Amino acid sequence: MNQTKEQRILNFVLQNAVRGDPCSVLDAIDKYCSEKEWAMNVGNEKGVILDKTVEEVSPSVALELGTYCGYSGVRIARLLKAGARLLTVEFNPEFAAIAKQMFEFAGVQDKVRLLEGPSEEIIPQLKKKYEVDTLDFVFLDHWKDRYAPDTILLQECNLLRKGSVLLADNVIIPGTPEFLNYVRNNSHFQCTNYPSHLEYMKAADAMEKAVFLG
Ligand SMILES: Cc1cc(C(=O)N2CCN(C)CC2)sc1-c1cc(O)c2nc[nH]c(=O)c2c1
Ligand SMILES: [Mg+2]
Repeated sequence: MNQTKEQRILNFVLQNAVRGDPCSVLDAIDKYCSEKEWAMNVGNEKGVILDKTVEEVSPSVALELGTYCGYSGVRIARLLKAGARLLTVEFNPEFAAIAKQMFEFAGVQDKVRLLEGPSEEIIPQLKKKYEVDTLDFVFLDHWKDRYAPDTILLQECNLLRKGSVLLADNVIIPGTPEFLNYVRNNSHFQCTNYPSHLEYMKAADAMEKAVFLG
């Protein structure tokens, strides 16, 4: 049976990275996706913006929407303090299976909980089923048309508290105009834009940070 691109990425990691070394996993994915096959990992340039935001927030409970192969999940989990955890949501079962193996190889599996299903179904379950009180950090990287409705849903489910930080990927490419309009014109959010580039490409992209003010 033909391999998928995501299986080829995982295999390259298993062959070229060091088990238990998250940075070697990130380097291997970036090497493969910049030299062999483009893939929608946040990448090393926008990844540094993600790193700095996670280090600033130092979250106890972080949520990622859009796991894909696990690149940003490894990136976030490697920075979490002892006892902190990352919940990551992926609706595509094939991607989830790849990410699960990626987390185990990187050695971050004890910090990460992979939740399979659509974000609009999982977000309302976070408090009761996954024992979340509020979220300190949310990385939005799933599907452009879900950024705004899921941001509204997070508020409706009382999952944000004063100071909760949202960081959104791809606000230029593929672009999330509805989300940008929503948070930038909402007095309950303080927004900052971080210009960058599309992963592994020269095209302009950006990340948007939106701090919930309560
Ligand atoms: C699938 C895709 C294609 C893009 C593009 O412009 N391309 C031109 C240049 N060629 C080479 C690559 C492809 S950008 C992009 C993309 C990028 C992300 O970071 C994403 N993150 C989360 N969820 C997404 O759906 C998501 C899509
Ligand atoms: Mg992205």
